[in-house]
Amino acid sequence: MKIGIDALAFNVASLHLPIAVLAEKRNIDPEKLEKGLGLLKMTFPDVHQDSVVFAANALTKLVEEHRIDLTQICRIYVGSESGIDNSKPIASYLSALMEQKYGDGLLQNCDVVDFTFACIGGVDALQNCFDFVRLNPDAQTIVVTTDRAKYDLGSGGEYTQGAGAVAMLVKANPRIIAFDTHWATDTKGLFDFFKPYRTISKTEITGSDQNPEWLGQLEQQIEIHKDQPVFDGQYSNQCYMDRTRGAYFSLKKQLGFQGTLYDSWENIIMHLPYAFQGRRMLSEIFALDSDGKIDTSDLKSVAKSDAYQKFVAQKLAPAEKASSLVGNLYTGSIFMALLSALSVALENQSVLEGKTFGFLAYGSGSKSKVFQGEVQTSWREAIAPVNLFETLAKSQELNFETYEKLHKKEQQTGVKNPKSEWVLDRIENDNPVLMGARYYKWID
Ligand SMILES: CC(=O)SCCNC(=O)CCNC(=O)[C@H](O)C(C)(C)COP(=O)(O)OP(=O)(O)OC[C@H]1O[C@@H](n2cnc3c(N)ncnc32)[C@H](O)[C@@H]1OP(=O)(O)O
Repeated sequence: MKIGIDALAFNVASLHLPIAVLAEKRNIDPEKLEKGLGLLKMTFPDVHQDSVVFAANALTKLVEEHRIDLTQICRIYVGSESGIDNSKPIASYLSALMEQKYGDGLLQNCDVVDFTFACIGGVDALQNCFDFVRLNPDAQTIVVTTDRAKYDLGSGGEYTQGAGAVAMLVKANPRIIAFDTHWATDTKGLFDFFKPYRTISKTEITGSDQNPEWLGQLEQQIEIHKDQPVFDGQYSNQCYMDRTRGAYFSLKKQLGFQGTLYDSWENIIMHLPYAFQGRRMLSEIFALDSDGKIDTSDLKSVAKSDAYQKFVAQKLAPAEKASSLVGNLYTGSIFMALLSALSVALENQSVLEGKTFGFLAYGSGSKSKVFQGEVQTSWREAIAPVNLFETLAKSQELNFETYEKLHKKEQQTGVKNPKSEWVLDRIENDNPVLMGARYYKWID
């Protein structure tokens, strides 16, 4: 039985800052960001957008574009590291919003839950739904990834920000891609990137955490959970390489594959926290799995070689195109990379039917999963409604001053008027038994 992704939809933050503007303001060589890391634009949320809004918008698009009957959906599983509540999952908000729009009780028998493991939570949710459909071949399930990658102003992560969601229908006999049953995992509990609760004094609260609405009411010592992570960028790169290498060779062993595994992959779909992460991290696997044809002792030379550049252009570049225009979507990045590769192939009228894609997922903390899937015959018609690059081209450009105000939560009114989308309406601040509850509404 073939099981995999039947349909895809996405929603990213409606605003963006050109990377060249950020580079100029931060005194960084724009060529480093554009040609070194592959960054062109960084999406940024408006005042009424959060991880629930992106997820609900992507899910609504999926439902409408593919005329999904919600009563037939057994599961809505969410991957996210941008939860807005320690108890109530984003999936619970989503079921309420879908019933608000399409009818009360429609999802009464649907299982909903969130998965959190940094950027790999969406892949965990996908694997879980994949296994569920194997046991229940008639079941239809939905996976939604949603995140906001936010870093401190002026930090080394600032230029890798982004925000948005990808939703996908996972079922038997999928139109887009069917996954192999072999999934390899490599795990090690590390601190390369995390978002801990921290006890800090009131005077330590600076910059974007100075939200005037709640700061005045605080005790001297408080425990806060910042959106921005604690991270060591170069160490996280090393962890990324170590885990993906481990999972890649574990998959090769599981498959009993003779020869060079990546040669059998038409495209390689990786977790892309920024567009060129994959090409910067993969040279080691490229050399190690080349049957001794490539010298592994000098990876810088491998990365610069003609053979590697050709490999990147053929197998990685199509998946990078959207990332350059969007930025980091954390859990959604690997699925945006898939959408990008498929959309580029659609534009180029490439033949993908029957071709294998390799997937290298990574989540800090740290875990990698490597797996593969075969593109199905109806991928074109299933992907056509997405209009990925046309939609991204409509993003509204921010000026630098407004970007900083949004980042510091000083912007009170929305920058762009919402249309045909979900928005955060209000957060309860009076009623003690509903304190902090978030309310969303659909704007026609
Ligand atoms: C969250 C996760 O998924 S974990 C994995 C990634 N980690 C993150 O995303 C955490 C947040 N981000 C960060 O920490 C940082 O932004 C990082 C790690 C992504 C990048 O770190 P930086 O120190 O800014 O950049 P770094 O020095 O690593 O790389 C710059 C690249 O640009 C290249 N470069 C520099 N100047 C130029 C130029 N003028 N023209 C062309 N290329 C240039 C460099 O050679 C280098 O590429 P190479 O190593 O492939 O040769």
